Amino acid sequence: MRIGILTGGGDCPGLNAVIRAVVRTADGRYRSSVVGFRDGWRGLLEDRKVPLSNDDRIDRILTRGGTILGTARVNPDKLKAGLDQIRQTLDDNGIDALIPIGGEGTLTAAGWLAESGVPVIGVPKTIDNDIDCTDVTFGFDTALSIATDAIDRLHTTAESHQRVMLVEVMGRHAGWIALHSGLATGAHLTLVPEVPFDVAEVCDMVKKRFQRGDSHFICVVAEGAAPTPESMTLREGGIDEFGHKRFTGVAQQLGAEIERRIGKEVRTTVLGHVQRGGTPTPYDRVLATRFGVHATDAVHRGDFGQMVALHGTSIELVALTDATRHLKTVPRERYDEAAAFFG
Ligand SMILES: Nc1ncnc2c1ncn2[C@@H]1O[C@H](COP(=O)(O)OP(=O)(O)OP(=O)(O)O)[C@@H](O)[C@H]1O
Ligand SMILES: O=P(O)(O)OC[C@H]1O[C@](O)(CO)[C@@H](O)[C@@H]1O
Ligand SMILES: [Mg+2]
Repeated sequence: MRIGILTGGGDCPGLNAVIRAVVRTADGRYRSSVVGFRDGWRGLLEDRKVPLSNDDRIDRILTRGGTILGTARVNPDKLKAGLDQIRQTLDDNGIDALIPIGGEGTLTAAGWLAESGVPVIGVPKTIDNDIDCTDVTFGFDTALSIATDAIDRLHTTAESHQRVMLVEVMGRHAGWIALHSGLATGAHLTLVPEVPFDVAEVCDMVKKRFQRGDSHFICVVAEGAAPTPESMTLREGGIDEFGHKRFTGVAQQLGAEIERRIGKEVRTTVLGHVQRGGTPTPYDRVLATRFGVHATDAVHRGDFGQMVALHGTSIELVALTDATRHLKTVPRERYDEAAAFFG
């Protein structure tokens, strides 16, 4: 068998571990070969690929962040218009099955290829942890560790200066990184995209904390968090060429508003892409490796149109259509758990 593999959407620690696991399992268990398409769906549209051999080089990518295949975003309409080209590339390269590794966009495209008859098994990735039907995605644990370390450090400097510190973490539609890093570091407030915040309430919380004699205030803000429309207006950033909302820096704008309203000194840190770079944690290496092994097994069983997923401690398959119907956002009760520690 000849398997095609690609990585789509934002990169994520653990992508290389999946690629390695697919190559090793395909060769070692089934004597199958693997071809990597470069830069996500673009590689399939432009027939740019690289053969991946089960050798020492592939073995060493286990611990490396990023993706050796490169990744890219392609406007979904252009992708849809390129379906015939994608089929042609798969035919020209004798590809029997495709393993796309990506987030909700890549997996939606994978589901849509599967419906049109292309044999596909998806692998979910994202630091945001917002893919439904899997307990967790690899990349999340690494991003959470990086955010936790950064916020721990902000606590000590905030305390020394009696400051309000806002720290913006990634989380476009889902506040998992914010929720967990806030809980792990004992943040005094966490703002997530799922629950609009009221600026007056935030200011009140900050004021009360300092009135009580506490030394500092740490607030974790997901990049996709937004105020209630009546409490504050965020700058508009529009939509980029791939259909994604452009963020304008919610933490920085909230910080300015807190300073203006209550005169407290505020500092803002935006962690940005640091959260996505570098070596995956052991947890993410293991999960990514298991996903790669199970995706390769599924391909050889002919279980197509599905995605590997973690359920408890087992790796199982779920239909791509089910996994991409909704994003896995933070449920209100999970946010309320964290709220017990606010203020
Ligand atoms: N609704 C869709 N239908 C078909 N293809 C899509 C759709 N949404 C996204 N895609 C394709 O999948 C690619 C990757 O999607 P996207 O940029 O959202 O990254 P992702 O895989 O969701 O990862 P991330 O977590 O970084 O968002 C897009 O550039 C586009 O080519
Ligand atoms: O790398 P880019 O295109 O700036 O994408 C950033 C987005 O990708 C993610 O890291 C993963 O979806 C989001 O948290 C973030 O908004
Ligand atoms: Mg996406």
